Amino acid sequence: MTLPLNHFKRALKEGRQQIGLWNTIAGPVVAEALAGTGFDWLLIDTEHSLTDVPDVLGMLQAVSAYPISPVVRPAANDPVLFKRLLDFGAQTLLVPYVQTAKEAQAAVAAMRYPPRGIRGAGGTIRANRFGTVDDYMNRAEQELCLLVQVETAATLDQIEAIAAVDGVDGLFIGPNDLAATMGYTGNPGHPVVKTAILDAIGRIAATGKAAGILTLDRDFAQECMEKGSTFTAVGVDLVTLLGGVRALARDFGRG
Ligand SMILES: O=C(O)C(=O)C[C@H](O)[C@@H](O)CO
Repeated sequence: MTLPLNHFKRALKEGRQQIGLWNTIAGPVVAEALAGTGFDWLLIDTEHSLTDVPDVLGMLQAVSAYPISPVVRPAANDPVLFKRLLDFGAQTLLVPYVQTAKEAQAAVAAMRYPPRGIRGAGGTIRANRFGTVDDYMNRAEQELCLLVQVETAATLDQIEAIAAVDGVDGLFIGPNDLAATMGYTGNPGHPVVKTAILDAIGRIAATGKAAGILTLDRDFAQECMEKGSTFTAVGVDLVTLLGGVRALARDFGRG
């Protein structure tokens, strides 16, 4: 079999806007249902959700028939988590809380097999279609994409250093954690935080690496895209679900 292409990675390299959705509801049913909604990418979140590593395999399989790019977020910058998710066939990882170039280099190493990295070598894995992708270990890296999260006030000073790390494909601004570490806990929409986010996106874009954000504010999403965000998440499944259900309850005098 041929090595599966990472269309998301190619889109970022070509500067083609990718509109995404956060998937926090575990399991293949919701993942597949969301995969058919027209978004470019789907963030399978194992950090802030009930989705755990074993769930991800079935979710990747469920979305594989749809024209959507799965992006998987491990709970930490942990090579053991990377190893399992990459073996499941994840080709793009969004890694939380990367604060320095050194931590970014560690994430890159975890994405790569020796001698360029430390990724553990499994033979019969979904990533190599159970041993049918020719020379997978020497070719895998070309179709893997590493996105790291800039999400503390201190990390804002490290953007250029992190972006300069070979193997980092994009930097994502985590608005809630950034707001909290800036002293605006629970208020990512504060003008001071928004200004910092827009400045960070512009700086990331200026490095040539891809810039990304998650915001439920449609006007701010537009501002972020105009500033240079090219992987722009605009919704969270559970937020949208509960918003619609609560509105329905109110329509019938409930809730
Ligand atoms: O800091 C953030 O905000 C993010 O990284 C995104 C959140 O973790 C996500 O769960 C949406 O709230």
